[in-house]
Order: sequence, then C-alpha cells, then structure tokens
Amino acid sequence: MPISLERMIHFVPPNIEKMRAKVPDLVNKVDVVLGNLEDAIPADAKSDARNGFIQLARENEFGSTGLWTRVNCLNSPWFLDDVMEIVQTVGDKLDVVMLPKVEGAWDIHYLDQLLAQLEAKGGLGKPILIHAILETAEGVKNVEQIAAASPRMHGMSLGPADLAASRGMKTTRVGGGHPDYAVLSDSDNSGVRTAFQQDLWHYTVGKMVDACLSYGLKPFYGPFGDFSDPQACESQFRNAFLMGCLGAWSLHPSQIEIAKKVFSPDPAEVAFARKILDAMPDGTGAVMIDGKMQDDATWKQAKVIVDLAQLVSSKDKELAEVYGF
Ligand SMILES: CCC(=O)SCCNC(=O)CCNC(=O)[C@H](O)C(C)(C)COP(=O)(O)OP(=O)(O)OC[C@H]1O[C@@H](n2cnc3c(N)ncnc32)[C@H](O)[C@@H]1OP(=O)(O)O
Ligand SMILES: O=CC(=O)O
Ligand SMILES: [Mg+2]
Repeated sequence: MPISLERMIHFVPPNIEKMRAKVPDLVNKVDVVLGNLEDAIPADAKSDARNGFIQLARENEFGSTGLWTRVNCLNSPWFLDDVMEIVQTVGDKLDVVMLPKVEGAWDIHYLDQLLAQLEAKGGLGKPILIHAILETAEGVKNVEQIAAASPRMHGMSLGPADLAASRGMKTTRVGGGHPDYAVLSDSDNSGVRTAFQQDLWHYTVGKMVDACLSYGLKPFYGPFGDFSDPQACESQFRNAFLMGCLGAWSLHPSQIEIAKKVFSPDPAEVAFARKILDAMPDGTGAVMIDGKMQDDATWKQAKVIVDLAQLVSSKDKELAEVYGF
C-alpha cells in the first residue's frame, strides 16, 4: 500500500467545464482530486463526465496529489464504459477507482479482474487500487469480506446518504447528526429533562474501521451535505478522525480547509506524543508524563500520531514548522 496523505478526497463534477478549469489550482490545495461520474451527475451527462475526466487527467500533472475517479455502480449501464475507457486512456495516471454501492466480495472480485485485464492489455506497471463505498445494508453486513476481497483494496468510505436510504432510516440529511436521535435524561427535581443528541453513524464507522484496519486498509468518512453548517461538518469529521478515519470527502471548496484542519493532528497532541516516544526510546516499560501513565500501548498510540504528523509535514511546510519537524 503506497503511503500517501489523503485528508480530503475532493469531488469534482468533470462534465462541467468551469469545474474542470479549477483542477490546476485544486492540485495544490487538496490531497486527492476525484472526478465523480456517479450520483450528482445527470443521466444525460454521464459520457460528458467520463470524457471530461479523461481530459482533466491528461491536461494536469498531479505530483503527490492523488487522482481518483468514482465510477457508476456495477448494475448501471455506464460502469463498463467508465472503467474500460478511463483505464485504456489515462490508466497510467489513475491511482484509485472508487466503487459505489458495494454489496459483497463478489463486486470487488469483478472489478479486480477487469482492472487486471485492462492493465495487462495496456502494459500498465502500477496497479490501480479499489476504494469501496460502504453504503448499503448488505455491504455493511459483508464489510469484512469486502475488506479481504483483493490486495488491490485501498480502503472504504462511509456513504451515509445511500446507506440511510438502503436501511430505511428516516432522515433526508447527507451525513451528520439528527436532533431527534437522542437519549433523554431522567427528570431533575424541577422536572427538566435534557435530550443528548447521539451519533447516528457511530456503529457503522466503528464496524468499518475495524474491518479496514484488520486487513491493512484505510477508513474514511464520506460526504457532509450541509455546506451552510461548517461547525457540524467539522464535528462529524472530527468524530471520524478520533475513531480512526484518515480523511473525508470535500464536496465544496469550503470543506477543504475543514478537512485539512481536522485530519492533520493537533500540534499539542503531537508535542505530547513526541514526549512519550522520547521518554521510552525502546517502546517498553512504564513512565509518568504530566501525571499520566505511559507504557507500550500508549507508545504505539503516540507513534500513530507522530507518524501522521510526519506524513502531513512532508506535504505541508507550514504545519511541519508548527510540529517542529
Ligand atoms: C450525497 C451522496 C453523494 O454521492 S455526495 C457526492 C456527489 N456530490 C458531488 O460530487 C457534489 C460536488 N459539488 C458540486 O457539484 C457543487 O459544489 C454544487 C453542489 C453543485 C454547488 O456548486 P455551486 O452552486 O457552484 O456552489 P457555490 O456557488 O457555493 O460555489 C462557489 C465557488 O466554488 C466552486 N465550486 C463549487 N463546488 C466545487 C467543487 N466541488 N470543486 C471545485 N469548485 C467548486 C463554484 O464553481 C464557485 O466558483 P466561482 O466562485 O463561481 O468561480
Ligand atoms: O455516496 C455517498 C453517500 O453518502 O451515498
Ligand atoms: Mg452514495
């Protein structure tokens, strides 16, 4: 698995010329540029989106920024042409195919073989990876088999909008919380009861993180649809980050900075993690730092944070200075 920074997977609708024109600037601002061919692209613009993606892939140099596409789902009339045309034209530039509505390992096996055939035919040297969207009830049930389905598996993203529909959840929101999903406290002496809002996505994110990490894959939170509520977006992203996710989707330029802030570790946390590593050079034993017990397990926690800070620093010189690398 290539080690790459993927704090935000930035969605671009490639059928729109004005959006394609923003790609050279985006390459310097985001970690991944994704050309979206699936939902949000009108049915009569599917081939324009595919051609637009091929054009933007040809016209830009991406350097360390990832180039991904989200193809249409397997049972659509567009999937086969999406994969065939894109891999045969710009397969050498493509890092990852995001596959929506994955239900089980069989979906991954099919794409895996198709990519292998096209790579062999085109003489491509670098394998194209697969990223699954976890967005159906059946997919969640089969998440471990999906994670284990192929060495091409890069990771997974939670797709809260399709998942809500698939499960029959009663919400029209794209990710985030819901005011009615709450636990009511007992009444106090004056009869006041407080509703504590809960995280609708906690169970699925936890299940996805465990499936991904058991097979060496990367877990991601997906879309947050209310662009007018950056605070709620940040909170949803942060919950995902704390639970193990490495990034989230940005659908609008305003979400790029939110993802960058959340998925780059907090400088104070990095400083504390470095103290732990310095205090336990061989990673064993027990020491006290600022009144807190540290041992082999917290050394490993600290290593996760310091490794991520180092990866962020390799791309972001400003943060490298803040972290002191
Ligand atoms: C729900 C489940 C899912 O499948 S989520 C994934 C599918 N949805 C998407 O991919 C949506 C991606 N986003 C978009 O297409 C646009 O952001 C939509 C939603 C249409 C809103 O665009 P618009 O009405 O132009 O917003 P705006 O006026 O606030 O834009 C301000 C400036 O930013 C630009 N912008 C907007 N979105 C993007 C984007 N994704 N990437 C790059 N640039 C973007 C706009 O063009 C606009 O630019 P300018 O200031 O006019 O030059
Ligand atoms: O594709 C994403 C989703 O939330 O649905
Ligand atoms: Mg979806």
